[in-house]
Amino acid sequence: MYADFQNEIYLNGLTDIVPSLPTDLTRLEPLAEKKLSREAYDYVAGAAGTGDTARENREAFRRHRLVPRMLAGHTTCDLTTSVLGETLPAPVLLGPVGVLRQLHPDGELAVARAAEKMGVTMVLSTAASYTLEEVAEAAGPRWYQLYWPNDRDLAISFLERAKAAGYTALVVTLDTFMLAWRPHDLDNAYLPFLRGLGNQNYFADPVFSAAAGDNPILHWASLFGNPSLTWDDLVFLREHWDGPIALKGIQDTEDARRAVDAGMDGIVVSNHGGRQVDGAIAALDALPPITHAVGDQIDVLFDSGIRSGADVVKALALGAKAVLVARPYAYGLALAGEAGVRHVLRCLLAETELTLRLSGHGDVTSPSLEILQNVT
Ligand SMILES: Cc1cc2nc3c(=O)[nH]c(=O)nc-3n(C[C@H](O)[C@H](O)[C@H](O)COP(=O)(O)O)c2cc1C
Ligand SMILES: O=C(O)C(=O)c1ccccc1
Repeated sequence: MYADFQNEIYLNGLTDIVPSLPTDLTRLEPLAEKKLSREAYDYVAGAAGTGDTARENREAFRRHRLVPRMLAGHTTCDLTTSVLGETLPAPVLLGPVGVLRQLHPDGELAVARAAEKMGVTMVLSTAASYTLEEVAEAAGPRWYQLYWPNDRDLAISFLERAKAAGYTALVVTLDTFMLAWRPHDLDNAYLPFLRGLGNQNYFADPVFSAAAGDNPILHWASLFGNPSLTWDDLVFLREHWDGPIALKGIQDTEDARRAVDAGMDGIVVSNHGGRQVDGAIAALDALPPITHAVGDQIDVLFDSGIRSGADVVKALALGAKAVLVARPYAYGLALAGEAGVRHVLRCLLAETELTLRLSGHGDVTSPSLEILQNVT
């Protein structure tokens, strides 16, 4: 899927790179800030509380250092990996981000088209601003992220629709059964959430519509979260979803063990990009003890703070099988639509490959990839 990076750059030019966009992905955010409305920008860039955990997510990447190895003799680098029973061409996925139509009129459709062209899996949010059926028409590889509503029939309907539309795996987000204290959104009166754009999958649902009455947004707000859920409820998901299931938002080793005991196929070690519990542990710091405890029993994925190929390699070195990226591609979408999302993926994948090769690795599972220093 990905031409070897050197061939790509010398023989073809670097395809998918948008010349007007920076190739250092941390520089997308200030550009997006200039382009987007205040509330749309704040919605994406914002975090819970004082932003302490969001900052700490990035600091943790600075503390962990790669130790490059020399004379390893690899002439190629194989990025292929296997996650939740699927072969992925590279250990990177597009993580779930709700309400993308706030950032670009094509929203999730543009992301799905970029995913299809790059062969990268998109994880579609329950809070998407296009329906899951519309997004499926772009025909890219796709998983479905579930915000588990507090209505069983609606949950079943979501799962059946996702299955019918070709979503192959389920990512169940556990850390957002209500929205945290988010000063950015509070100060903007929650406009991004209240415009109804993130409710398309609810509005399009026959179970939802039958009960919505004349204030569907209020009905949505009453159904969105499900704070009463416990580990025992995972049986329900197994009954209604026959594909692989990953739990997103795991930060504790004991919770990771419970996911294994519950027969889950994967977990996503994540603190939701610092958007939920301000003061929570940096996601990268949560990763090593979890992969140590359960990495051989369940697929461990990671997100929260990935901004470069070097970050991808660090997460892999700490035991993740693949990573999800969120804000960088949201900014790429805001700045250049589908082409902006492809740009972000190309930068991430090319730098991941270069970092691996220059560190002496020929593939993503090489044992020496574990060499890493924690600088405190
Ligand atoms: C604007 C925005 C919307 C998000 N919406 C969702 C969502 O609908 N479902 C979900 O599981 N996670 C959602 N997330 C969390 C991301 O999937 C991811 O866990 C988080 O942003 C960390 O990755 P990052 O540091 O690459 O942004 C959202 C994140 C952002 C920034
Ligand atoms: O903003 C978020 O982090 C998020 O997960 C979400 C939840 C509901 C609707 C849109 C986004």
